[in-house]
Amino acid sequence: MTGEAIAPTFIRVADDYDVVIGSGVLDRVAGLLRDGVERVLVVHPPTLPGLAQRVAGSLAAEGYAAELAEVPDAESAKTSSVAASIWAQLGRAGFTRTDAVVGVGGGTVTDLAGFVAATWLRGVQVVQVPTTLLGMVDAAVGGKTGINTDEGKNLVGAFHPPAGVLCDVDVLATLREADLVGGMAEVIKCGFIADPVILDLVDADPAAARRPDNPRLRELIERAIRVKAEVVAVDLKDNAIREILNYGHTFGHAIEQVEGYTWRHGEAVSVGMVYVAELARLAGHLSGPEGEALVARHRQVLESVGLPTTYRGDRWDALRTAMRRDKKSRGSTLRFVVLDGLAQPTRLVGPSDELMRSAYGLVSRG
Ligand SMILES: NC(=O)c1ccc[n+]([C@@H]2O[C@H](COP(=O)([O-])OP(=O)(O)OC[C@H]3O[C@@H](n4cnc5c(N)ncnc54)[C@H](O)[C@@H]3O)[C@@H](O)[C@H]2O)c1
Ligand SMILES: O=C(O)C(=O)C[C@@H](O)[C@H](O)[C@H](O)COP(=O)(O)O
Ligand SMILES: [Zn+2]
Repeated sequence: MTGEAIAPTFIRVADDYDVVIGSGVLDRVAGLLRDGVERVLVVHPPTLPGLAQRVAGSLAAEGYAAELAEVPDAESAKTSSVAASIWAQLGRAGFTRTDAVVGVGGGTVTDLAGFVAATWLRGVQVVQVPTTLLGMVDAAVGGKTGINTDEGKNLVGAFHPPAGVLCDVDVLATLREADLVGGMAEVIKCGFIADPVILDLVDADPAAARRPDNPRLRELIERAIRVKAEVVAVDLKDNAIREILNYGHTFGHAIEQVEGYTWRHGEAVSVGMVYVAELARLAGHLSGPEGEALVARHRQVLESVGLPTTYRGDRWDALRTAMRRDKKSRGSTLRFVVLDGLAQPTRLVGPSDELMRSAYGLVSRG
């Protein structure tokens, strides 16, 4: 997917900011900053010092005072102590309300950078430069930011839309295959909840979905971003339709927490989507041969790209406790995003423990 001379695509979100998708566009970050910025903090993981330097260099060339903040890798970045270390850096460097944060990295970095920007001086602008597939199609778009606590995933955060999002698909060339595949889970999620063409594109060449040179990758990225953009434009604060983007996440986030964040987010969401498809079938939302076929399609498409669809069978109590902290819960009532059919999301409110446990049995192995 590198070296293409295809013009960048601009996807406008909520009539407010652009997601720019292209090849060779990494140096355009300055163009996404709004007026008045003097200082920029570029937050990045330890795996990407070169990319972060390049972004900072492009900003310096445009006259900004850019400095770097390296944070721990992956989920270890999403902690209150890491956020506090960045607040300290911003304070020492004298960042004002008109200055900016840039997140260069995967979804963990864009979640953290967005949260720091949302909270510093009660809100400064953030430009997101996602460098993983998952970051491009999901985490960097839509303004959901956050960090974890010991009690669970993303329990502290804020809604803080970015000033812009820059997706340079060339950077995906260095991504580990497992991380590309993890991102494919969120792409496939968009297929099940809203855009079935995504599922057809994956089905057409599942092996290619594991490679950054997949000729269909750009279309998959753009389709998934359009799904997300349309949803967040009408429900930024997750009060209604935005919940559909949480398909598979109630069980998925529980796996992540129970496994101490040793599972990739996308892998956990993959199992979570099969879990919730089975739950929907047991609850009568997916019924008859068509319902059975849709549940089977979850396993088929996810497994075809190498995503997991089962989880160990001896963790029910811990999973149930973790699921209760899901943000879709209301009081003691658990709520799940389920499908009534392909691209027909709805909610399942307060399923019995027996039903939830039965669905667990259907995704358990060993
Ligand atoms: N805010 C949202 O709406 C939203 C949506 C989806 C997911 N998320 C969050 O995103 C996180 C997962 O993001 P992720 O899957 O990108 O994981 P990640 O940020 O941990 O990145 C995965 C790995 O890839 C490395 N990496 C990143 N870019 C690279 C590149 N170009 N080349 C080589 N290596 C690279 C990282 O250093 C890391 O080791 C989770 O915390 C999840 O909760 C948030
Ligand atoms: O943007 C959203 O809304 C989503 O739910 C997208 C999810 O893929 C993402 O993992 C999100 O961070 C989960 O949010 P949470 O509210 O369940 O923490
Ligand atoms: Zn997710």
